Amino acid sequence: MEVELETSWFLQCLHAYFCFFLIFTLITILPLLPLLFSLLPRPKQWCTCEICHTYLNMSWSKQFDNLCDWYTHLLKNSPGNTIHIHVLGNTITANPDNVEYMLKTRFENFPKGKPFSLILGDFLGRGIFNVDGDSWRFQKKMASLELGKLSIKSFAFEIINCEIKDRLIPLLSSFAASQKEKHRVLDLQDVFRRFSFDTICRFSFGLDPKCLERSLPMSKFATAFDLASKLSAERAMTAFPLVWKLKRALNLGSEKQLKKAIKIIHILAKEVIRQRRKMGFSTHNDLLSRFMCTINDETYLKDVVISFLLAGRDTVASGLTSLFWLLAKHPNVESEIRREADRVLGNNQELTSFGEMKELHYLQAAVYESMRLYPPIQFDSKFCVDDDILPDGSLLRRGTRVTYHPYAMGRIEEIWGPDCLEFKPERWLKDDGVFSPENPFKYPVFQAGFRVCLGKEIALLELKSVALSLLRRFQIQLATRPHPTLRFSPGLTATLSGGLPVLIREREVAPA
Ligand code: HEM
Repeated sequence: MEVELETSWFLQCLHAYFCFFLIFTLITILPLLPLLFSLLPRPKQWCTCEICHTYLNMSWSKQFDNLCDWYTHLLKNSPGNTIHIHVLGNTITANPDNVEYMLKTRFENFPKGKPFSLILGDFLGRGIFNVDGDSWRFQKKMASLELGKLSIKSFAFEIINCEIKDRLIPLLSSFAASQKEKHRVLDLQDVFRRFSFDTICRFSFGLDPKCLERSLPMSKFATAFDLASKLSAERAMTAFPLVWKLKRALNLGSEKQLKKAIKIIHILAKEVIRQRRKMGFSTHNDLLSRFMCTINDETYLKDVVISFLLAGRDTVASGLTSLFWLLAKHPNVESEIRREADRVLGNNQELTSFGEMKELHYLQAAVYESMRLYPPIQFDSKFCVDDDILPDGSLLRRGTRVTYHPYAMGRIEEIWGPDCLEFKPERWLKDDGVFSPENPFKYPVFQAGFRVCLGKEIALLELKSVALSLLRRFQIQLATRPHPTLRFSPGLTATLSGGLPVLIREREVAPA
């Protein structure tokens, strides 16, 4: 009893003390509020022009589904297809001459730069995506040496095939076999994200997270990865960078979440390396084992692991998701892909060789065309080191962020002609039906110039193999009435908000 009384007396004192403290703090702080407001971080350049005003109060969202659609509208209607968002200190361009100038002609004047590496530094460390200069040159040399080898391409082909045959097709078949209609609805985006996560982990580290196994939940690693990617992208979009820096210093809100997600990723990435070391790496084919023969620094290896996951996971899933959305809306293209496959591969449903895939020109054209309209990386930014002038006459002050915008570029008539908004794989084919690539600065979906994507061939192989295997076996229909355009959620890679719900049926006349 005595103890209870003492405790309640103590709690009352504590309560009184806190009330006093709160009132005292409020009384002291109130007169200082105007001063505190004046110290709040402001955008780099305080600007009231119509574009900046529309950006800051987000009124663009009344007319456009996505920020990238608003930018496209502005870029289409501006001279030289270049705009300036002053409050972000960002010049955005959809002009191929400007893109070539940034990515090739004056490459040294347009690195990723310190502001970018600060934004993504916690997540990506010193990985290839986040560095310039010697560190980038070293990683690029190593990665391109390995990724250029025929042996690694065959290894990738083997993994992709295996994942399709042993997991993807059985999963879709089991959905198709469900009797009730509602059981046949599947979120294809989620399936592709699991597929590409398994594939890139097996390819890069020789380890299998089995995300596509129906009974298993998405791995902790993948979930933390999604969150870190989303929150890091939000850092890049803010007009008030000081806010996230303060939140990070005080470990508050989204920055606290980001820190937690990154911690999980780092622990798991180090575990991947530890396991690889334990299993022995000198005789293995995966990318990490190849890197481990040359690099001994644990943190560096961890950054390599994370960068390759980012490179190969969401991009491929995003490319597949928009391809299947477009195909569902264009049955004529789908039929043409099947006809070509029957002609080139006959009745054989198995993907037999890397070489055979190269003969499927229409399929390649469909994949390119879908990423022209829906590039997995919708925009990409660099920083201008010294004052410069872009070929269209835009003046750049040192320190300006310069962004090229593949999403907008795919919608510009001057680049692709009056039918630019149509999904037409034929635009990529010569008269004899052979695929003909375009100038990469008109189509910087894989970037272009010195920092062009190193996994391009592997990514195309993955996209084509999945498309071919699924289209020949299944009929895939959108489960909801298609909205005329896609809606994206914020992130480093284009992701559909709401996923891609589809209905799956086995095709009636499956080839023997
Ligand atoms: C459809 C799929 C893909 C697309 C659209 C794509 C696109 C891109 C883009 C736009 C960049 C430049 C990014 C930047 O400036 O930081 C890039 C860089 C890179 N990509 Fe990909 N990528 C894809 C798949 C892959 C895959 C599967 C791999 C690995 C197996 C990969 C490896 C890389 C690497 C290592 C770089 C860094 C190149 C450098 O900085 O020198 N990518 N990719």
